[in-house]
Amino acid sequence: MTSVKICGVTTPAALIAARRGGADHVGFVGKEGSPRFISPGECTALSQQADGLIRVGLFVDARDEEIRPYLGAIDVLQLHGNESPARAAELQGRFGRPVWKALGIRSARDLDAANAYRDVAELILFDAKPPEGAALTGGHGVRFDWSLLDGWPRRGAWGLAGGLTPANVGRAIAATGAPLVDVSSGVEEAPGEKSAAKIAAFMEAVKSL
Ligand SMILES: O=C(O)c1ccccc1NCC(=O)[C@H](O)[C@H](O)COP(=O)(O)O
Repeated sequence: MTSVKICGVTTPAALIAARRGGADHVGFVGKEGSPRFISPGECTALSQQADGLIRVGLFVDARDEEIRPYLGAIDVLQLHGNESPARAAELQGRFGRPVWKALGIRSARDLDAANAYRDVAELILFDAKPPEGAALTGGHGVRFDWSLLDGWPRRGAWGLAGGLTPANVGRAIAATGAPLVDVSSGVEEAPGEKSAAKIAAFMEAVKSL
């Protein structure tokens, strides 16, 4: 089955819904200003209920001091900003966690950026570029043209994010063959408010394929 990451989890109810639904990963957003921001203390407490789930800490051009307090609560570092391959390698070496690199996609040329991260990132996450003027680099519920991936040579581990919902995730997987899907807004009632029912529906939609 396609792996699933439920991103932007901030409450036990959402975490439990992800676990019950059979998600593989949960994401904790360590970017201040995000409606899904979770402090290191809250993240540490919540992650204790994450048994069986791989815990992904999401950071945006973060300094080492911002990441360090989360380390006890996360298994993977997801870099969702303009981190260079060198910075990704530095973080992987310094903190001993695999790195996922998110790349914003609007055109076929944007996919080329993946090549530079192939040796350092455990997984490349293709996400939509944020809308013009947006303050945050992800979590906007917008999708990119999945057919752009048709021309991308499937090398290494990768995932699909951006505007996925219970209603479209089946089509997204059928169209792209994504081995992992990542969702945040599509399983929410409002920004930062996860819906247990929508998480369950998303998981059902993936499992039914
Ligand atoms: O979720 C946020 O608020 C966020 C803030 C800053 C950078 C990235 C952020 N989220 C990334 C994600 O949750 C997902 O990996 C991805 O962007 C898909 O989000 P969505 O389109 O909302 O499903």
